[in-house]
Amino acid sequence: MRLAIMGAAGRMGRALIRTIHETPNCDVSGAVERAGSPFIGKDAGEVAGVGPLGVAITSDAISLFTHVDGVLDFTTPAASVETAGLAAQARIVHVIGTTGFSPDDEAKIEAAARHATIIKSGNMSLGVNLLAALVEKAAAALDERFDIEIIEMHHKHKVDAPSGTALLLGEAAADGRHIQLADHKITAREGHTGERPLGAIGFAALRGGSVVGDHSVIFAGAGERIELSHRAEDRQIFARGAVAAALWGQGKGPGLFSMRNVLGL
Ligand SMILES: NC(=O)C1=CN([C@@H]2O[C@H](COP(=O)(O)OP(=O)(O)OC[C@H]3O[C@@H](n4cnc5c(N)ncnc54)[C@H](OP(=O)(O)O)[C@@H]3O)[C@@H](O)[C@H]2O)C=CC1
Ligand SMILES: O=C(O)C1=N[C@H](C(=O)O)C[C@H](O)C1
Repeated sequence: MRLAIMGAAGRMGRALIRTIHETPNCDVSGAVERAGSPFIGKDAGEVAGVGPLGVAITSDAISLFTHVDGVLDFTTPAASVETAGLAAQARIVHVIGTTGFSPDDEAKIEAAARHATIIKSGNMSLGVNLLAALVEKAAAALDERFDIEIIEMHHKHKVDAPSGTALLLGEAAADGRHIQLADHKITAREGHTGERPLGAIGFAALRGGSVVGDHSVIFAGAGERIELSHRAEDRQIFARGAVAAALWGQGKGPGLFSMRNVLGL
């Protein structure tokens, strides 16, 4: 499968190039950075530390998409929304790992998925998607006397909060309880907050150092507490999931899919 990488010089872009380089039947066939980036013209393999691949980083995604089968995209919400439109025109698989979308962005991606195969997830790892399935089960088994709180910690460069993973886990908990996350989520507490509302799903975000991604979902009842956690130690877990998603999406036809679809969870 011929794959292009958006944001090729970013933390995830470099991890993706390394993973594709090691994956049979997959090629790094294009690499994109924004216009004006100091990485334009540099060899994508050299930037990722795997040696020269003969693929120069470009800002011309439109021309590139006529020559690839799929694009892996871990960039910014604005870049991913634009890429979804271009991937839909080119009828290629679009794997979106970017987080921090607004409801308006989400609507644009859903519109693009009428023409493109889009696989989108706030977390591409097997472990987190299994955790989401477990959280859904736990939330279904424990009634709202068990307060749900989601804690995440990431490296100091992360720009969005709560993390896409925390929101994904919140959605899983809400699904388990047959409620809408938007009606029950609390993302900030300060000052005289009053008592915790029954049935709320709370979020807390920590930022610091080089943490790849830690998530815990706490079910706090009277006299007992259940905690389900995942610790990411290496970005390659996300990259491996993204490549598996692209391969799964080949020949699927248009639609918006998640990693739980890919993994059958
Ligand atoms: N779903 C998952 O499993 C995971 C999701 N993520 C998410 O992926 C995203 C990226 O994370 P990370 O790699 O750490 O971030 P980085 O900032 O390291 O990388 C993003 C890259 O995208 C580039 N970029 C920005 N705009 C464009 C554009 N218009 N066209 C092409 N490239 C562009 C940036 O360039 P420049 O710096 O010049 O702006 C940068 O090189 C985040 O939203 C993060 O939350 C991260 C890990 C796992
Ligand atoms: O920005 C990151 O680094 C990560 N982002 C994703 C998120 O927002 O959950 C996934 C992972 O936790 C790393």
